[in-house]
Amino acid sequence: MTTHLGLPDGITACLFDLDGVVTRTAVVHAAAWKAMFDAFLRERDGTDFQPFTDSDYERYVDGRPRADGVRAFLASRGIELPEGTPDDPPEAQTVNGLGNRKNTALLEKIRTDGVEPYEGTLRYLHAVRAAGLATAIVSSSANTREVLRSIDAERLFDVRIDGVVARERGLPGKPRPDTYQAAARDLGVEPSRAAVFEDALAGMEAGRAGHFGYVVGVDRVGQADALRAHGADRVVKDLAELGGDA
Ligand SMILES: O=P(O)(O)OC[C@H]1O[C@@H](O)[C@H](O)[C@@H](O)[C@@H]1O
Repeated sequence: MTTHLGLPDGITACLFDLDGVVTRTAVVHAAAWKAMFDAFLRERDGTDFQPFTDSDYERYVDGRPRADGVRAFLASRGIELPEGTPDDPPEAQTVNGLGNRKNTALLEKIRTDGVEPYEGTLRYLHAVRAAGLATAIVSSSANTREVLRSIDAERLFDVRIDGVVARERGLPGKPRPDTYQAAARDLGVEPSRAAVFEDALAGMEAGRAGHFGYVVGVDRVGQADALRAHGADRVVKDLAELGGDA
């Protein structure tokens, strides 16, 4: 039943990451993080500061909950800041303040420029649902609902586990598998019968750690080898490659 979707037999649910898999928002997040961290580092270290790189984004920030990303990157540079609280204002020199500073810039960009979906993913989602498989969106982003609503795609997912739900339920974020496991549980399927679709290395690790039936790495930025090394069973550039056009 699922071979025309490029999935092994026995898969009954598909769990999709959002940014970079469903929508072209991974680049918007990456740019907002870079602008925020570069301004922070310049102010701290002067004009010969060491900028935030693509590799910093992939290793420390991509796919992780907002504050985890701030913490991991600062630790990589040996910088310690007080934690603060999630409602810290964007000016606060705290982990949460820096995260909220980046979020203000991100939302401004999203509201001005809008959000673009990946058409290949939308077609694939429709095919998956037509084949009777269950679907979930599993994102670290607390902006998931707003992003999905802006492309009218909320209804394509039976279950949503995002940054807001994870916080409410006290679930640790990717690379830990808990958010994906919660989505499978809510859908009533064993992880071995669920496929994970992810573009971030942290998400690959979550898929591997959760023993999911199939892990698809979506390579939007030329990191196919790294996706494989972090747990992808198959790497595609776009979900259209998996089929589902029937
Ligand atoms: O800050 P938000 O919208 O809650 O998102 C948290 C993280 O969500 C992930 O989906 C993105 O890959 C990260 O870049 C982002 O930092």
